[in-house]
Amino acid sequence: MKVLGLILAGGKSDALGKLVYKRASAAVPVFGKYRAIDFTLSNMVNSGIYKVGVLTQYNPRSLMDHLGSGKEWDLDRKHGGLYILQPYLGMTGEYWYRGTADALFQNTTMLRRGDEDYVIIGSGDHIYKMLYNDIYSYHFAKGADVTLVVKELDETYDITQYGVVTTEPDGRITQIQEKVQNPSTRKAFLGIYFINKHLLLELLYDTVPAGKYDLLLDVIIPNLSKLKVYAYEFSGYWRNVKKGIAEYYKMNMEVLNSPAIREELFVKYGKVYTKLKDYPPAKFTGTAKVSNSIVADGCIISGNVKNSVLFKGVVVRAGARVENSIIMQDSVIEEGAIVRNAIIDKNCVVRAEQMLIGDFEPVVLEKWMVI
Ligand SMILES: Nc1ncnc2c1ncn2[C@@H]1O[C@H](COP(=O)(O)OP(=O)(O)O[C@H]2O[C@H](CO)[C@@H](O)[C@H](O)[C@H]2O)[C@@H](O)[C@H]1O
Repeated sequence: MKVLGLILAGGKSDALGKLVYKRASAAVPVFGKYRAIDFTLSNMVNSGIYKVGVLTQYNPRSLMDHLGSGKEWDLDRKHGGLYILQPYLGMTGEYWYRGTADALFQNTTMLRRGDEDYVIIGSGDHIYKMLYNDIYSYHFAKGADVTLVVKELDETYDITQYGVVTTEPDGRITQIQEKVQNPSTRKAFLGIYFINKHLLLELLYDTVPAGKYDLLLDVIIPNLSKLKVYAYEFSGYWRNVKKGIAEYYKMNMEVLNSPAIREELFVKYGKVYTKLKDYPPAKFTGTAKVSNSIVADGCIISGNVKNSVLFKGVVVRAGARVENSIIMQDSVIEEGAIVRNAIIDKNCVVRAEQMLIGDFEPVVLEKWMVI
């Protein structure tokens, strides 16, 4: 069976504020060396899917730069490989993608031309590790038309931000409540669809030309009684970068503090591939004091660093203190500065003796800022 991978990576996320002024949410840097999309992309190739389309739209530059030819994921191939599917204007009828179903509809040529029978659709801004093969077995065992991946979300998630499903005992979905205030369950849809390609094409042709553009709201939900839509339950770690600064901060701290989550994300279900940069190894000078932190290549640490995630090339000078913070690539914390509960984007400078301290939510310093 051949499966085509499609990654939705074009949405805008107001909740991420300054972190997405100049990048797509799928390109947001995470855990010291990755971009969010590395996880879904790695899941695809680790599951044996070597033809992957990435549907980009909003702020695509850094995302495209990161993806390049796809070679880091072994997707620079003559047959299959990586396809960047950016919206474009043509002679007639092309638009900016008006929603997730429209994004797929505008790429039906790719869907029609390929020799794959099935499509797995994921999102570029989700952090999880999964081998998709188990979904296929479940799908065929149930005789499903569509399989949606779901997970029981605990109280650390704002459930009103997600679609939740009601199922029959055998897993068939009878109702989906999309982002409601008091949902009747906490079994959330994780944005992963598995569907026969020809059925998907049929559904898209029935829906998008009629002016309906969302894959879940306009394609799946109205067809719940007609189609056999089943819920495949995932119990592993899953977070969505797009849900905001607090969520982004939380997931970085969870990876920092939980050996079990690190084992699950980076070891148990295959590697996470990413674009490599040739920085020299990290260096800790004689005055450095570092505890419980991720420190990437190229960092030079002379100050105090505690409970923090430092991306490549970060410099922390003598006497500076960095605590409970995320500092992105090539930023510099000068002598005696204090950074606490903060997210500092790339190429920023916190000048000597300055303070940057977050309160209830981490304070965010946008790219190229000097304070
Ligand atoms: N025009 C466009 N072109 C290309 N890509 C686009 C796009 N618009 C959005 N995307 C991308 O598609 C994915 C899904 O976007 P949505 O806006 O539908 O997500 P949301 O998280 O709000 O809800 C959905 O995902 C959550 C899980 O995160 C479910 O719980 C919920 O039911 C479901 O609606 C994201 O990765 C986004 O970047």
